[in-house]
Amino acid sequence: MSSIDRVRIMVLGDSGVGKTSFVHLASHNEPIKSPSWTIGCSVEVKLHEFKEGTKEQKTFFVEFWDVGGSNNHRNTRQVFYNPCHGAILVHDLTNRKSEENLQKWLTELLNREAANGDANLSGVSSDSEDLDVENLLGANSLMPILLVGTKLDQVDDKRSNSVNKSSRNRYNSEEILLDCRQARYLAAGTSNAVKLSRFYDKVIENSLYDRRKNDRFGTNTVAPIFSTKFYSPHQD
Ligand SMILES: Nc1nc2c(ncn2[C@@H]2O[C@H](COP(=O)(O)OP(=O)(O)OP(=O)(O)O)[C@@H](O)[C@H]2O)c(=O)[nH]1
Repeated sequence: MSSIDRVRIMVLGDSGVGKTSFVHLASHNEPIKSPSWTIGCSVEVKLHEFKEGTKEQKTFFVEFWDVGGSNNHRNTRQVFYNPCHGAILVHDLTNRKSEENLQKWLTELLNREAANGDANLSGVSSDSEDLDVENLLGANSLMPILLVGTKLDQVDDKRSNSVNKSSRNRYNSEEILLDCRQARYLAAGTSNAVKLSRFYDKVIENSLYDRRKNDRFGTNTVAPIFSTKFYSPHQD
């Protein structure tokens, strides 16, 4: 039996925005019953058909690396950021600050990539706090980003009209708005499910690009890890 390749997606956002709830729904097609507070990092895996329906169709494992959103884990979670083939940025639609903070999350991730010498991020200082994310993503980076807005059920009607209209955003990515406790938001055939599938395809393309680059330059790749949980030695 041939082995199945895998890709890693980092799932980032403030504590309590719904990262674990979203990942569970995306990987199991049903809502999580009682999400627990993520300490360190938790990994979920799902199978995805890359370029389904074409001659290039191939099965991949998609790994969701859900890192705890607490600031206390800032240093420990950096070890999980490499390799990274795509990122899901999660914010709570009822909490504007959580959306503003996504830039910080992406900066933390991209700084880590830069520190690891990713050619796409050349010129980025590894300790820079003020990374120009829009510029960087717009011109140079191939890393696919998906924006996820949770707790749509708690947004009042007036705001709901305006949030529903947003599709393109500053990260130039697609966006999914949902209630993570309702399976219908990611049900097969919905526009959200199509967006997710397209996003996984882009992530896989990015990993294939990485692999070709590594083969050419002989860079080491990190051993893959299966569905498991990692715990930080420091709890809050
Ligand atoms: N009403 C509503 N509640 C949600 C939604 N998504 C998540 N929640 C709730 O928000 C709380 C936090 O959700 P989690 O999925 O644990 O959030 P997290 O981002 O993983 O949090 P950390 O583990 O602290 O990083 C839980 O009580 C969830 O049930 C949603 O779309 N609607």
